[in-house]
Amino acid sequence: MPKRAITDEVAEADVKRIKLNKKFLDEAGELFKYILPYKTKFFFALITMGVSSLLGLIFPYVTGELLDSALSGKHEGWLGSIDNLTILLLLSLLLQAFFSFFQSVLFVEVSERSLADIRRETYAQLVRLPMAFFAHRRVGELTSRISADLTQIQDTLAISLSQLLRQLTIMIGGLILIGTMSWKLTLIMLSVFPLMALVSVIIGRKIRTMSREAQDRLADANIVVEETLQGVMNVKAFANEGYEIRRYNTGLQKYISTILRVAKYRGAFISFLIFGLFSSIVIVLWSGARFVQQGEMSIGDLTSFLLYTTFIGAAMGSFADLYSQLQKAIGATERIREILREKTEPVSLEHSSREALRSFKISGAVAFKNVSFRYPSRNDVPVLKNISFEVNAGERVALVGPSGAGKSTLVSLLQRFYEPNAGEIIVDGKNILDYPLTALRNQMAIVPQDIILFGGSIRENIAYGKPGASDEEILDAAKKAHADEFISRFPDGYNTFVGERGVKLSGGQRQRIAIARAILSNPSILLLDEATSSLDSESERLVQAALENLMKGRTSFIIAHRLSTVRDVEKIVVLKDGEVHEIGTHHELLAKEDGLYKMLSAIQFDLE
Ligand SMILES: Nc1ncnc2c1ncn2[C@@H]1O[C@H](COP(=O)(O)OP(=O)(O)OP(=O)(O)O)[C@@H](O)[C@H]1O
Repeated sequence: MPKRAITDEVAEADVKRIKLNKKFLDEAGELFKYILPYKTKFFFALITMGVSSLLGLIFPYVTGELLDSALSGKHEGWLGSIDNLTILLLLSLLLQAFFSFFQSVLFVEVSERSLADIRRETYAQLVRLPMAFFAHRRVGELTSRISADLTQIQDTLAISLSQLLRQLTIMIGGLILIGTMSWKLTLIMLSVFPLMALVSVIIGRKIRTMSREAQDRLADANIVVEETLQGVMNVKAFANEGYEIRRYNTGLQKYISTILRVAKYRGAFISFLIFGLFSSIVIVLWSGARFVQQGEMSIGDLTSFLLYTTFIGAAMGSFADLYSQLQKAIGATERIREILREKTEPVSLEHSSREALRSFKISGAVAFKNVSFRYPSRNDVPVLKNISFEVNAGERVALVGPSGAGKSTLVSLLQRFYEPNAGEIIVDGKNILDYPLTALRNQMAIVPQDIILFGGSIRENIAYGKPGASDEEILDAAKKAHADEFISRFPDGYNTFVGERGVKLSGGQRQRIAIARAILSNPSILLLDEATSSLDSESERLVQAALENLMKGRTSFIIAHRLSTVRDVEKIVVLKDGEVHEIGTHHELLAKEDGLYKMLSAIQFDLE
């Protein structure tokens, strides 16, 4: 089974159902709220659907009349003529076609527009959620779940809902019509048909669950193939060919036994359809034929009756499926609403207020005061313990220490991705929690380790640091970042497309674009996460020169992995196990006998 199909199935299985209870109705009401803005169109969609469904009910009736008229040879009144009846039939089809057109267009418009609202709202919510929300969810899982949930809602709004209403109209309308034709035959029909429809739905559902189970077994078996072929060297090295063949065979056997069970159910289903369902039609036919014999019904009425019965039967049969679709859509709505209920960060979204915030400037003095922190997702592990140190405005501070010491966490706290559990972080003499969040983050820029460029032009990627920046500003930033050198050599210059489907840039080039972005945003506080992979010496020189330009006059926090790059900084904070182990300049720290920094740099110089 291809991988995609497996994920689709997972996503499909992921869409949960909700039982019919008060919660179901509440959630259905919530879903309906999204339709409200389009209520006029929705109302017309319902009307056109009702009319076209009712027009559909004319067909069996006129067919019966046509037969009666042909058989009795009577030509009484306008409706007695075969020609007129045929005209009526055609007319009803024409009208039905006319109304169906509007019904389908209107339903799609209403459902797609309301769904776009749900999508927009969900996305706007997601991007504003705090990092803590993302910390314990895998992004892939989140997006696939949301897309499965939204697709489910979309299918339901666009198709299932209108189908449900249509089938309901046909069933009720059909029952009323056959009731007036012959209530006796209607009662006979009702005593056998719903039961048959129920049994076939139950068997059908059983077959579907078992087929899915069989597909899972096959997928399990195929995983063996995939794994072993990917790691075929391992299989051979351990001489495990025989073992793997047996493992695959066991998987296949499980699949075969499940699929054979499915085959039995499927066979039973077909037999049931042939005998059960058709004999119930025979019962209705037999009773109807007797009524015709006794003169209680005409041949035409019986024909109409049987046609209506098939309509009603089909409607009844579709309810189970439609209901389960609705259940899933309600489940999906509930989960989307769970996300919508999460508390968002107080970021400001309006462009004008962002502009206003931009004119607000801080000098960039930072102090950590007894800061302790645990990640909300791992509350038992203290990551930062009682961290205190100060950085003057415009100073450079390097954060060094073994992997996992808490360097990145410290920077995350400064950006207010998380709140400290104890202590406070002071910027320009004020607790960072007292700043408007967007204003604070506007004063910071980060050059991360893994630079992700968005699908778009280089110009757009640089402008991300200051949306709406002029071409001159972008050019100036690129020059300071030593990025203009390579950008202007591309045939398309700043319009060169980068990102997943664009030009591939080297690590050093990407870093210089990120630096240009940071220069453009003109922050007071800079956060640099040094790339671990080393660049060639020319690239390294250019990136260093760009960084020098960037750091000029800004408070800079440098997460340093290579100690050689931080010799000249004003302050080095050495972290170990979430604590400040030592603080000082390069020379001060090297002078410390048994110092951690001294030891770390000795190891690194040995390696270099
Ligand atoms: N989102 C998270 N949720 C839970 N724990 C986390 C999270 N991020 C990091 N940690 C844990 O916090 C500790 C500190 O991690 P952090 O990334 O701050 O270290 P670091 O010093 O930057 O390491 P490195 O140099 O390897 O990047 C580690 O034990 C890590 O497992």
